Amino acid sequence: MAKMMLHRDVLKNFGKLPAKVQKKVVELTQKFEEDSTQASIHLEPLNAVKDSKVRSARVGADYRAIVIAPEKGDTFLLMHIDHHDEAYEWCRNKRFEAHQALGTLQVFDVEEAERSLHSSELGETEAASSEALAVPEYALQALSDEELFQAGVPEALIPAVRAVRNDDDFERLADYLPPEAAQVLYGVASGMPLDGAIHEMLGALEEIEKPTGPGDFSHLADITNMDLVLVQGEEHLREILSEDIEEWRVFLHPYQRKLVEWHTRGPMKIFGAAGTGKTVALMHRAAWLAQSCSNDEKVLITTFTTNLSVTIKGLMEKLAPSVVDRIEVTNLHQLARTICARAQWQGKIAEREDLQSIWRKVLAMPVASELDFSGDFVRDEFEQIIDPMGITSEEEYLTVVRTGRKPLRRKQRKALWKVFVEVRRQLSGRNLLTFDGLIHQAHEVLDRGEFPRYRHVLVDEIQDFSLEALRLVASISPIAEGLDNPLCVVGDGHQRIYNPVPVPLGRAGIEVRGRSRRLKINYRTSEEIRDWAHAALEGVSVDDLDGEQAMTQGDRSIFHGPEPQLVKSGSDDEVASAVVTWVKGLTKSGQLKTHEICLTPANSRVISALQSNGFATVELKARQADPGQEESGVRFGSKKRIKGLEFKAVAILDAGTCDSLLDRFENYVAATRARQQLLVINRPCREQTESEGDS
Ligand SMILES: Nc1ncnc2c1ncn2[C@@H]1O[C@H](COP(=O)(O)OP(=O)(O)OP(=O)(O)O)[C@@H](O)[C@H]1O
Repeated sequence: MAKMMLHRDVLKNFGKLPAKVQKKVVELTQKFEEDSTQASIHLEPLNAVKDSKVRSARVGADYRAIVIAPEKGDTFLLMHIDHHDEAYEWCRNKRFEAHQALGTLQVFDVEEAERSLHSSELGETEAASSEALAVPEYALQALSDEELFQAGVPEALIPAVRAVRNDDDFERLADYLPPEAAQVLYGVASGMPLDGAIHEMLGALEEIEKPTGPGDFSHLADITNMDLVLVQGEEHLREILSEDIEEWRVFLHPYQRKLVEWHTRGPMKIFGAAGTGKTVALMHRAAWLAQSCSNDEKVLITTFTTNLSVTIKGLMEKLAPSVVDRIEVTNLHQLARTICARAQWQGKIAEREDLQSIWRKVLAMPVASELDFSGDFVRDEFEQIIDPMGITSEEEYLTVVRTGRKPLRRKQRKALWKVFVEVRRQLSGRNLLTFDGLIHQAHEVLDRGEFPRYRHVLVDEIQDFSLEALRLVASISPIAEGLDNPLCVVGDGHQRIYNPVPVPLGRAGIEVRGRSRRLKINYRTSEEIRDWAHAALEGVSVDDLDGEQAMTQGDRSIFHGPEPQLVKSGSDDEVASAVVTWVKGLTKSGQLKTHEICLTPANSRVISALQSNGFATVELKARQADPGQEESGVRFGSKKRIKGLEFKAVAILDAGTCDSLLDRFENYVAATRARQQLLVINRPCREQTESEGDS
């Protein structure tokens, strides 16, 4: 029986077609399921096209669907729908080929690709200077034709890649190469060996059934294609064509798919810079694992921030409605509360005021006041070392590794320990726990076997988990029982904004060696914004969550956009006026809706300026998902609050040259929430401290 696969662009543009045409497209697709011979009869071959496999089908008086018929196999591909003339123009010079090394379908236009290298923008003078700049041994030139083919370059495009002499040439050509070939070549151009680049960018290809020729589509449906989805019945067709389907639910990159269905004997780690599809991979993996759970087994997804857990919960209901009752989604602190409540804990979490009063009291006691340390140092020592590491005895404190803190002698640690004992005594006297104390207590409950383990645990934002929190997620997963796929941790060291001290996973007994993979393709952010965010952390050593340095080699965004706008501004009034002008520009003639724009951090002067210019504003609240298009208005919130969200445009209102390390990490997070437009307002240090803080 014939099959029909739909291209990503057909899905993306389906909602814009007239209803009559939509109906015809659905009928056409259904015909393939019901009676393929009949259906293929109605496909007309086209003259004057480069690829003889191209067919057209009538889907309304003036609309045509472009379908590619296989030379071998029975999989037809619905690639494009448009007005008659535009549809024919779209396919005239394109080729549609199954790549014999990768197995994936590739769409390309040889002439267009070759033209990109001789683009008119490159005048004679520039051409001459580019000649002069040509790197003598440019990495791609070292590859043979066969190697280029193995990298995923279609045979017809090998001469174009051969002509690439430097990074600029490659940048121009890359947009015209099939995306998987471009990704592998980016890897090679950034210094990876070819095998490594194929493996790193696409995953292992050994299991793939290779096509016998470019027209052999018999295995396309078995391979994860980046841009094709197989229609599986009427209900599936209706679902994928529905308006609110997000691309990530249908199309996984082959490398993401590999991670989703990776069968592991121990914990695994997925890491990668912002926007590389880590959360998407985690959600698909949770659905995949839940499918094989029995009725009494549960999957746990947990995150550091509440907002992300709320967002994931909503998305899981859409992604995996049939198994969602086997998946629990909660944030770390709620998880710890639930565990402690099960063990009859009836205390309270200490509020900021409680902690202030306790510290004031303890620091005034001789045990602290006679020490040669500032109050801030003592409190930081407690909050960054003692509490998050779950240290409960003097002995432990005397031997603990205190990364990033001023060295202390044994005698000093002994004296400080007495202060920490007093702080804990004060807390328990008031029946209070700190958040880290709560996590420690939950960990103890688990160790005593008073709370059941989950069958599979998946954790997002792992970079912000303290040592004790890592131990908690390790204990609540079935690592100790030796069950398969016990724990999947996901995170990014560039986004560590809560827990300043990196804790290698291994310290909490989470051994991921050999089960750790990095995602590199950025789906969210334009290359220009990705570059700016990356530069914001230049010179900062970022870890890979397990004690090694994180690499960003081979990282790329899948699309380009405008350069970030950088503005220097002195006063709050200047900032307000710059933001109002920017928002006006973005929303002019409906280009962007106000809910697609976010400002961070909140700044009351800016908010009232927007309001007095007729723009509604919406504060992003804790524990609530962004209402999206249901509520119009420019969003605002702290950089911490917008973590895990995304917008078409983001303005950072308080960047500066004297930013602390934490500020720089926060700016990275804020900038990478933007898909297309980024405004960065640089302010002198003094102004920043004077301006209003976050809400
Ligand atoms: N396979 C895919 N196809 C299309 N879009 C994708 C795909 N994977 C991810 N995306 C999109 O890319 C964006 C970023 O994805 P995701 O949130 O999973 O990245 P992340 O690595 O977790 O980001 P961050 O660390 O910044 O939170 C989202 O808009 C998501 O829908």
